Amino acid sequence: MPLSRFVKAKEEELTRLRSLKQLPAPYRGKRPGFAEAIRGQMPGAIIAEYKRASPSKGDINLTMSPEEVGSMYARAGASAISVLTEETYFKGDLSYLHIMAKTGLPLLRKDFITHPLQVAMTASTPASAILVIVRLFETDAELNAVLRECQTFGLEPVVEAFDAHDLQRAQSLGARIIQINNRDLATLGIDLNRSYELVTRKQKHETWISASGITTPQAGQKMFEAGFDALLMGTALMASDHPGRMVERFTRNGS
Ligand SMILES: O=C(O)c1ccccc1NCC(=O)[C@H](O)[C@H](O)COP(=O)(O)O
Repeated sequence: MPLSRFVKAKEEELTRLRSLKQLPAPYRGKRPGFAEAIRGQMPGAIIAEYKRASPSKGDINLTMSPEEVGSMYARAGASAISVLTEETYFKGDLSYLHIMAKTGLPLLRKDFITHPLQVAMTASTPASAILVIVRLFETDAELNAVLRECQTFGLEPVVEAFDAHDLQRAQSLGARIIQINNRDLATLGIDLNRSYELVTRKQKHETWISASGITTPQAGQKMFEAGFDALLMGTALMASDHPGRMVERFTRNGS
């Protein structure tokens, strides 16, 4: 499944955003600090994801509402919530950000962002952070335009890398929150070694997240020992009988 398929799925949304005379006004409420929340529980922070479906697993959990899962994650001690808003492949929705803001936890908007207009649209929601996948940008100028727009709106970019080249691009543009994705977005295969290999390049001032394919507290512990500050998990939580109890297995609430 080539990465371009995800970008194509966003074309309609971008066309709609381009046609708007005016974008919705920026959200006026407080955006809790995303990196700050991770630092408060570092190392050992858990970013719990609201993930209803995915290209690799199909439907994961369509029955539990964002309200229900959000309050479970908050009670279980998650540092932040990742919210998939992509509609075609993940059955997500932008409105979930508004619903999950009631938890008081910082929210990460997870989608395929390639244009500053999508950042401006995200700013109309209570999201604190936004996923920026380096590989979706052909040039550093385009990537930088999106990062600058994040700064304009006070959104924290979580810059995602898959290899040393992505990472070098992210670091040279001053990314402070770096996410290593263990899932190959083309083959959908998982390789946790990618995180272990790349974390050796972590700089002191950076906050690092290992995302995807983490299913056991033992695997999570190994990531923290390797130098990661936070883990981002979705499927293992949402596919379990009780996503909150599953988070507790990874947080201090479970010990
Ligand atoms: O989850 C997928 O199948 C997927 C496929 C292609 C592009 C992105 C994908 N997932 C987005 C994510 O970032 C994950 O939901 C997140 O890292 C959590 O992963 P997991 O714990 O393995 O559900």
